[in-house]
Amino acid sequence: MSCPFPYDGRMERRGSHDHAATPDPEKITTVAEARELIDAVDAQLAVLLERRAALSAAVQRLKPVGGYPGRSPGREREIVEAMSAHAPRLGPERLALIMSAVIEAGLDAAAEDRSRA
Ligand SMILES: C=C(O[C@@H]1C=C(C(=O)O)C=C[C@H]1O)C(=O)O
Repeated sequence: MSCPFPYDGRMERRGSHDHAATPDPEKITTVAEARELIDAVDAQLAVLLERRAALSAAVQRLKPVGGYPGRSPGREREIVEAMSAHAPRLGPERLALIMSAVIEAGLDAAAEDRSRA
């Protein structure tokens, strides 16, 4: 069974693969293998989404008009543009949809926090 992650010749250990890189989907041979790799990515995603929501809550607290009324389409476009360089398979339109949901969820969590305080 070959490793679906790219071989990185620059890595210290001989024969090591870069598991932080994007795997080649053609090299994944079973559903179980793909699901195991997806679960590992999702665990990382959850940590990153939680971290991002906390940072967005900080902006909501510091911004003169925070929360939903302070939503900034220009800033959101910049975020998507910067991210799309790292996500060519998804592309800017899909990323915009994803990030809109992520941002909305962060604003919602921040509003819930404030209403509890
Ligand atoms: C965090 C901000 O407020 C809102 C939330 C954003 C986010 O979660 O990244 C981005 C823009 C705004 O819609 C901000 O203005 O930077």
